[in-house]
Amino acid sequence: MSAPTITPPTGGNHVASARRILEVEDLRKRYTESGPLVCDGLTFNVEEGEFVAIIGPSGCGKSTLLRMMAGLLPPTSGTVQLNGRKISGPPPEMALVFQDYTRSLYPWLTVEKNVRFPLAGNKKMDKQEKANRVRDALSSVGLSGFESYHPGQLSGGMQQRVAIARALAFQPQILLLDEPFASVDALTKEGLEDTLLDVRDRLRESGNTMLMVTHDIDEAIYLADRIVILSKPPCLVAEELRVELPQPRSQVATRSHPEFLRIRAYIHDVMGLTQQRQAVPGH
Ligand SMILES: Nc1ncnc2c1ncn2[C@@H]1O[C@H](COP(=O)(O)OP(=O)(O)OP(=O)(O)O)[C@@H](O)[C@H]1O
Repeated sequence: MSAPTITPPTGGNHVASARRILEVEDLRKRYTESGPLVCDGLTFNVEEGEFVAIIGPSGCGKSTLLRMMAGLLPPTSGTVQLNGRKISGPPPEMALVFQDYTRSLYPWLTVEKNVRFPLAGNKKMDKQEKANRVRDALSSVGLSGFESYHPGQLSGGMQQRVAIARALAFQPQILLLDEPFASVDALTKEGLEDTLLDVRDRLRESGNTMLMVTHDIDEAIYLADRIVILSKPPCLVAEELRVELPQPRSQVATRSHPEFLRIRAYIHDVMGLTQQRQAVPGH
């Protein structure tokens, strides 16, 4: 990868915590013994309370990485540690939100029952606590009043809010999001991004950490405190950068902020997306 020609953004505004919650160390993945290398020695850390976005070209291995971090896919070599312990299966401190909400929600259950579902098996939690968590989670994604609806009676954006509420009711220490807004229209996506930022602001004090995989550069800059850029396959970490943009973020002001535009240009450069326009004769 050629060296970027734009100065990297500096500084950082993430929560002042140096505690590493997630450590990804020299992670490699081949799906089959003779198959191609998908991830080629990924190494990076996530600190408690951070919102980290992972971006990279299509097919570079983002979802593969996320599934390894969630303990759903064993790496060929290397380790993922959560709170200093090696992950070898889905850890109880983690919750996941996937792109395809139609497959992650149970269509025959009401919104309330979908959100309560992951808590059902928790025998240490009493009924009242479960009800409180469901109520708070639905309220935080703006779905109070929709408890008795079924997913099929809701719009796509609302269904993804239910999926986010379900993850929040679980009160995970770390929330992993795999292209969570890729299946909704542009306006709904903006609303969901702001919902996620609101939730994140409320949970920030309790050290809640968010890690999102996306192919959308603007979304990564808008949401994240830090961005990990993956190279083309087999992927490794091409660059890590902090996003220093004023809080609270706003869809109009943040996206037109000079620093936003500078970071975007820099990422395009790192990912080799910057096109050199040919000079048109006579212009
Ligand atoms: N179950 C699997 N078996 C074999 N190969 C797989 C499997 N899942 C993914 N791959 C391969 O791994 C590579 C990376 O796929 P992955 O879905 O992780 O990339 P991605 O960056 O998330 O892609 P996109 O941006 O298009 O969603 C691809 O070449 C894909 O074909």
